[in-house]
Amino acid sequence: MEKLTIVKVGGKIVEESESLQILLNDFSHIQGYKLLVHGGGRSATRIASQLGIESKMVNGRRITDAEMLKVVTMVYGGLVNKNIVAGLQALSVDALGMTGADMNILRSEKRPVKDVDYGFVGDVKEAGGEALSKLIRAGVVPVLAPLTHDGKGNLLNTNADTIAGEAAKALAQYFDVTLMYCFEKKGVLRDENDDDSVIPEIDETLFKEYVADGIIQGGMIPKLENAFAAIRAGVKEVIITQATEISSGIGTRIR
Ligand SMILES: Nc1ncnc2c1ncn2[C@@H]1O[C@H](COP(=O)(O)OP(=O)(O)O)[C@@H](O)[C@H]1O
Ligand SMILES: CC(=O)N[C@@H](CCC(=O)OP(=O)(O)O)C(=O)O
Repeated sequence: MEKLTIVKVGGKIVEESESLQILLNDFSHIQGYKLLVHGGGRSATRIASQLGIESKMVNGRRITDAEMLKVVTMVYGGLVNKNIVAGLQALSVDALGMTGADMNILRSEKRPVKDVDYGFVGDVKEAGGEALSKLIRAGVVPVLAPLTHDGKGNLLNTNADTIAGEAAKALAQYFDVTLMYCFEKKGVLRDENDDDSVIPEIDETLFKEYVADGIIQGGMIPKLENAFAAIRAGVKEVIITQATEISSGIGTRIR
């Protein structure tokens, strides 16, 4: 099978134009088929606050009421997505910005209310691997925003790490997929404040130990859960790395 590289870029990197430009430039140099997934949680928090709307996160997920859904739709589907598309087009990458509603790529269900009411947050139920694979083979580079739809006309907010994991799983039938989660640190660290403490390889047993010890916490937990789910579903390789290292492949590998 042919190789497909999926890069997910989040928070701090997309918020700062300089780091985003470096990432887009490195991404443009990836050979072969590729797809980019972006987050933008920090941009949504900033713009919501400018509009007088407070952000609330629980277990790494945004509580998304009707007003916040409008903000994330504008920020992820508009501002962040289209800036990335324009940046990639300037680098001669034929990018196409999409939400999960476009071509029915990612259909989700509103997360049921249990202990927490997350509001308009969607859990992915179906991913359109075939439609995406056709676009990719036609030479298009999809740029996915962290928005899904429920098939009944409603957009839902979905964590970008999950979008990347679900897209990777759906595309694993069609390509040898490498999934790279890029962020501001060099990988999964033994000590969050020491960039030289990168854990080169991690499996689920080690992951559970590190979570129990408090070494892995916060946003890194859902990121790794998505990474293990992707490997179990046939994704060839998952790497967690610094945004500046996508060409070197240095970082933490998932086993
Ligand atoms: N062991 C760890 N190694 C690296 N980062 C960790 C670790 N444990 C927790 N983190 C935190 O996880 C964050 C990454 O998750 P998140 O903010 O969701 O990513 P993103 O930047 O992709 O949106 C890092 O900024 C860091 O603060
Ligand atoms: C439901 C949920 O939490 N959605 C995320 C989507 C954006 C995201 O994941 O952005 P990063 O990758 O930059 O963190 C949010 O609104 O923050």
